[in-house]
Amino acid sequence: MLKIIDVKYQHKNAEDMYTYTMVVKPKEIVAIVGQSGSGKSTLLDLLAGFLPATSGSIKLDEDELIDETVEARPISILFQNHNLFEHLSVQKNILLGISKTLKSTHEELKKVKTILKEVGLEKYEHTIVSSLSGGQQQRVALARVLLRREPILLLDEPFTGLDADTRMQMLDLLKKITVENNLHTIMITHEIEDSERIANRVYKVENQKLVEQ
Ligand SMILES: Nc1ncnc2c1ncn2[C@@H]1O[C@H](COP(=O)(O)OP(=O)(O)OP(=O)(O)O)[C@@H](O)[C@H]1O
Repeated sequence: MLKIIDVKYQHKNAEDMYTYTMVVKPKEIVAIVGQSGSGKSTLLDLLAGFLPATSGSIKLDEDELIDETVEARPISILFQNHNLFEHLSVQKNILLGISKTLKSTHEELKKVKTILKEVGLEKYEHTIVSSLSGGQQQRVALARVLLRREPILLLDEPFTGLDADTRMQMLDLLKKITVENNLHTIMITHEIEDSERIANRVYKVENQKLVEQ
């Protein structure tokens, strides 16, 4: 279980102090909603370790993460802008999630095949990313994130810009992956249908706090 308790942060030169408290169980998807500028990304940045919390606790089971470095936290992140290398193949993009040199072992190549199957891209292993559709590219980004099998998955408006059918497919895939891998998934979204479709709970950032909806 992921327990976020009284995690506090104040942006430099700003007056507001943000305080975040919530719990995410394994296999759960929690949606984060709220107006633009309300503090949704600040929450993900604190969880990932991009911003240093001034106090509070982020505990995954018995492990305290609040003082861990970005690299040491058991967290994967998927952004809307998925940072793929468009001129490289699907396989190479995914391998970059584990190795910077692209020299891969037989084991790693096998892992890539398994993950591509999981996200429904097994036929595209050697396809150049720029020739894939937006939805397929998001699947590649999801596969890369999944390669490390971190127990906490953070998504910042991951499927915005995809057509409605593709977005629904991606949401269902995210749900399946979260349940099958016992992930603790936190997703920022502007779309009420997204949270209604897959979220176990919805929190709104309001007055610098999380309010369960
Ligand atoms: N580096 C910073 N320095 C000062 N203030 C910041 C900084 N980053 C964010 N803020 C402020 O903190 C508040 C929360 O920002 P945050 O990015 O978390 O909002 P958000 O809910 O993710 O917004 P959006 O939906 O527009 O992405 C905003 O008022 C923003 O201006």
